[in-house]
Amino acid sequence: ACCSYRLRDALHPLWQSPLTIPGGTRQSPINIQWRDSVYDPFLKPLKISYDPTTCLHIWNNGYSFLVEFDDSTDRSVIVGGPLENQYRLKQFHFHWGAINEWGSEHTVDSKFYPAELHLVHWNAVVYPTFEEAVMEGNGLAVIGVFLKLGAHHEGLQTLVDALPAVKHKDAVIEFDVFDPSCLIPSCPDYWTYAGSLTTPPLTESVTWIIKKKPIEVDENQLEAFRMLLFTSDGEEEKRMVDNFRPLQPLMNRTVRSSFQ
Ligand SMILES: COc1ccc2c(ccc[n+]2C(=O)c2ccc(S(N)(=O)=O)cc2)c1
Ligand SMILES: [Zn+2]
Repeated sequence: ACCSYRLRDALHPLWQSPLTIPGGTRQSPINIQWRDSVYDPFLKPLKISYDPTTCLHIWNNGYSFLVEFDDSTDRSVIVGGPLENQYRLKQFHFHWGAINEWGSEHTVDSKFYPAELHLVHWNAVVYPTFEEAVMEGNGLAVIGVFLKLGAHHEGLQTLVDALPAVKHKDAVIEFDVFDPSCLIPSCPDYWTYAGSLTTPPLTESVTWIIKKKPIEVDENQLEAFRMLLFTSDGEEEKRMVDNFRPLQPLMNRTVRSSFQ
């Protein structure tokens, strides 16, 4: 049963598209080999300022669940770190596994976490729209935060409580006040490298900022992610699990660290 499960899973419609981008030289996710990362003393601290009232809604896009924000002004932005410009928050979402042994997209010294949070920002200083920024090398900045099994996470619970309402693909509910900074560890340490989106269109437009410290969530909270469905209401149910892309080759890239 297990192998057919994995086989069926491996043929999941999402990955029938080419797993690699022809000529891709900066694909994501990657394994972060701690000892190969290079401390860069010129990296600035990342400055995060989110306005919780810019939160709009939660929706199930058939791949993950996304919390989307009003990105028509500079009310929720990040600046500093490895970034040349200020980037606007557009959405955040997660990737997770069917079991706690895997689920994150990035790994650290080949270790998977059970889940990974992505906060997606775009360079509205240089590009007029998100869609254009998605196509440019310095268009996007994604903060990655690892989730590990541990204590109950108060801030995440408000999100978890809303998940049953977006169980099916294309379901959406209003979610009008949420401050995603409660999901970001206070420890300032991060790794950064030049990469790509990890789902189609897989464009090589992302400056990745991966927080060194994970946040802790409890088993019930991870299980709540796993009760979501890839499928629409009325279709044969497929649980939304293992929505992470396989690791990609590092090729000619260096991962920098903001810490020694
Ligand atoms: C131009 O057409 C697009 C553009 C972007 C699309 C997308 C479909 C899904 C996700 N996106 C995303 O924005 C997207 C995809 C992946 C990620 S990730 N997992 O953080 O790399 C973030 C954001 C289609
Ligand atoms: Zn993602």
